Amino acid sequence: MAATRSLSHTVAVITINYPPVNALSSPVRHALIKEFGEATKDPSVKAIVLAGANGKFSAGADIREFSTSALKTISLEDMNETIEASRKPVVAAIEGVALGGGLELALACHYRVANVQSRVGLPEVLIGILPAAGGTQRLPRLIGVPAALDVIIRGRHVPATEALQLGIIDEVVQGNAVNAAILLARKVIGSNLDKRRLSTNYVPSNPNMESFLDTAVEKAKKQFRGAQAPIACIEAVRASVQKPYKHGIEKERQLFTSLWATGQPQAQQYAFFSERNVAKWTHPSGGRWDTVTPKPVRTAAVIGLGTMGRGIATSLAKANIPVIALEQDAQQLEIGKKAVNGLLEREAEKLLKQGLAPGTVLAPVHFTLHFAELRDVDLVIEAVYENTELKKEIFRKLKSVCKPDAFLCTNTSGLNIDEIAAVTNHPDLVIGTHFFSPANIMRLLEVVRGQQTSLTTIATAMTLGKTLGKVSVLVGNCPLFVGNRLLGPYVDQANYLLEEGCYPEDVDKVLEDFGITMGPFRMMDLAGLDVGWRARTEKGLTGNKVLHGTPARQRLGNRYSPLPDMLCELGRFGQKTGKGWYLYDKPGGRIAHPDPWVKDVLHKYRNTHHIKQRPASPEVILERCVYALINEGFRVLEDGIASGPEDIDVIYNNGYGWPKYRGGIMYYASTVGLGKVLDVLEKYHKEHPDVPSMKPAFLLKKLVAVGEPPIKEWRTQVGNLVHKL
Ligand SMILES: CCCCCCCC(=O)CC(=O)SCCNC(=O)CCNC(=O)[C@H](O)C(C)(C)COP(=O)(O)OP(=O)(O)OC[C@H]1O[C@@H](n2cnc3c(N)ncnc32)[C@H](O)[C@@H]1OP(=O)(O)O
Ligand SMILES: NC(=O)C1=CN([C@@H]2O[C@H](COP(=O)(O)OP(=O)(O)OC[C@H]3O[C@@H](n4cnc5c(N)ncnc54)[C@H](O)[C@@H]3O)[C@@H](O)[C@H]2O)C=CC1
Repeated sequence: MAATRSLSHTVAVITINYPPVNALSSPVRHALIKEFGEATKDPSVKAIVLAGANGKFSAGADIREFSTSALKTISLEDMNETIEASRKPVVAAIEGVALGGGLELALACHYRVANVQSRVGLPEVLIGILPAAGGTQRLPRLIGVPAALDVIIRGRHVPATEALQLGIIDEVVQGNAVNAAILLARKVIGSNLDKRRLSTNYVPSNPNMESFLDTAVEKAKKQFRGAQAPIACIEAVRASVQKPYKHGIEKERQLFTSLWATGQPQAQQYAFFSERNVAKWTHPSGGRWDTVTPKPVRTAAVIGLGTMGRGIATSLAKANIPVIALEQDAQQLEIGKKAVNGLLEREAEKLLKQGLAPGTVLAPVHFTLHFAELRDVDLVIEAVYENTELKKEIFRKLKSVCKPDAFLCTNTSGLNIDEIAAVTNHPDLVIGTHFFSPANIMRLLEVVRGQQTSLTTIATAMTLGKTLGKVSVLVGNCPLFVGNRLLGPYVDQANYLLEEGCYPEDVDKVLEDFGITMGPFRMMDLAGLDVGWRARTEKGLTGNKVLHGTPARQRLGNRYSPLPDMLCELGRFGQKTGKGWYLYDKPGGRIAHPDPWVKDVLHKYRNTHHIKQRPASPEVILERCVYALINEGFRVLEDGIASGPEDIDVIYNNGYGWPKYRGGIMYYASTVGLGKVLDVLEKYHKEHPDVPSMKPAFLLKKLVAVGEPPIKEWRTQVGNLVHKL
């Protein structure tokens, strides 16, 4: 049964039972209405408690139903109205989560009791829709417009203690919320429920309300560039002000329908399920997430407490895993220690605000200079400078001090995992764990399997990622792995566009208007231009190793842009030096100003190389940069480095600021049409045969040839096609 009913003296307890998250699917709605109807009719029942089985109230509407006709059966809001109208008091007993439709259901109840560990929220905006079961109408009636907007637009999960302060929850308990709800239900039997029926209240206005909402719209347009759902949320809340509930509900429904027509909800829901799918990893050998048992990670070590190591150590401590943090000398250790302790203090403050004791949640970090102290840890994450020789030296030391079954991870952003693993006795226990900066905040983790990495090691690293609250994607070992590898052809196109007549701000604007958080030039300035320059110097693409007589704009017969090297030779490394593709107020400054110097250099460069200035249209800028990404994405699939388009999309959405409302780069390709992507790439490649990255990928051509199947079928198609390669 999707919902069950039991009796506790005069209180009926109706429990939603629909694993894994008690989503309010059609069977649940039917069962709830049935049980609720019987409880209201039963004269021995004086009050009702609504609860969720297995410690979860409900994660909301069943998202998988949105594109089916099941949604059209009993609507969530109709169900909520029936519950709210009950003459017997109804108390929601919230444990775990009450999200989206789950919270909307709880708001239709007359009282809400929550366990201290639970979270409530209206996260619909994160899947491209708005809370359309009365959430945009009941919440402002309960806590006022500003607080309701803050919860709805950010889609955040509000901890129970904060929800109590906001007035969303009536009572927070340390123990069992169902028992507490039964107690409260008994107390309120026979009380007047008029004021507890939120839909009958009015949202008061004030003279500033309209301008407050207008400002919220303007802010949301800037903050969520291109995303429609946040704007729709504000408009729905606007419809709650000084208007009868029915008016607001009508508007809520209309806005839902218009949003659905934009295609953004479908893209965001694809992104949502892709994040869950990537956890279900498979290995070319046939190993799978559900057949391999991970080993527990009870203690861990982090080597190197620079930009990445300090975030990784904090992440581990936050997940209650005790950490030993090692640095190369006393000075670096002190700097690292200060940084980690600072980050942990901030975490402790957050926990205290949530009414939780930091000591019970945050594990200790022990700082050391001695490798010998790593002898008992279950897992080590190395995060020293990006240098293969240095990393090998560290792994040799680990081989001699760590216990033989310790997992050894490297945070390299693109070096060869196999080469590092080869210096150990157990290459099967070596794996790449590529965190993103700042590692305690960014959700993405690329888990990089080497040739010899064992399935247990993969399972352990993937599970560790989940424990750390990351979305982990298993990828193969190739230079730069997936995310950074895709950046190459994208950045090349951006550079070529400058050679041909664009300026950094033109290119960035087009990509930022498209929704990418940061255009390629602002991104490079932030990351530091010297990083790529050093890598190109090592590869002999620039600097002394370049053979005499090599044309400035060619390497190994292919097109090459020396523009970024020219900037680096002048010490323009980006934000850190106050100058790069843009000008900043000071070294470390963040506000990018277009730089007349760069314009001048570009003019001279074009003259020197006799390049005819042809500024590209926004459409061409977008196509060249984004299709370069897509094409490389197909190559990554072809090479078996990522196992499906979802994997690439999850990486780009979570690590590279791709707008989630466009689903991901591969999803975007499917919406543009693979045929169109192929045509554009073919045309470009014909004009520029010296840019091999734009030569259409074999898989792209094959998918077009087999009739452009929908993206959910690509994984199988890719498998079949790769076998035939
Ligand atoms: C006129 C039009 C009327 C339209 C009415 C619209 C009314 C609305 O207002 C619409 C809504 O409620 S939309 C849903 C809002 N709720 C959410 O966005 C919560 C989504 N879930 C989560 O955040 C996490 O799963 C959660 C925090 C809950 C749990 O996280 P975990 O990390 O523990 O577990 P996951 O791996 O994320 O999830 C476990 C399995 O559950 C599936 N799932 C989660 N939420 C779902 C949901 N709401 N619907 C359907 N399936 C859902 C999830 O996919 C996963 O299953 P598998 O993929 O099979 O592993
Ligand atoms: N900075 C970033 O955004 C990202 C960096 N990475 C990778 O993470 C690794 C670390 O990068 P960052 O943290 O940026 O470097 P960083 O330069 O900020 O920090 C490196 C730290 O390693 C320490 N170290 C060097 N040799 C050591 C040794 N022998 N023993 C112990 N500690 C030693 C240094 O003292 C320094 O504190 C690199 O492999 C990098 O490619 C990966 C993802 C993103």
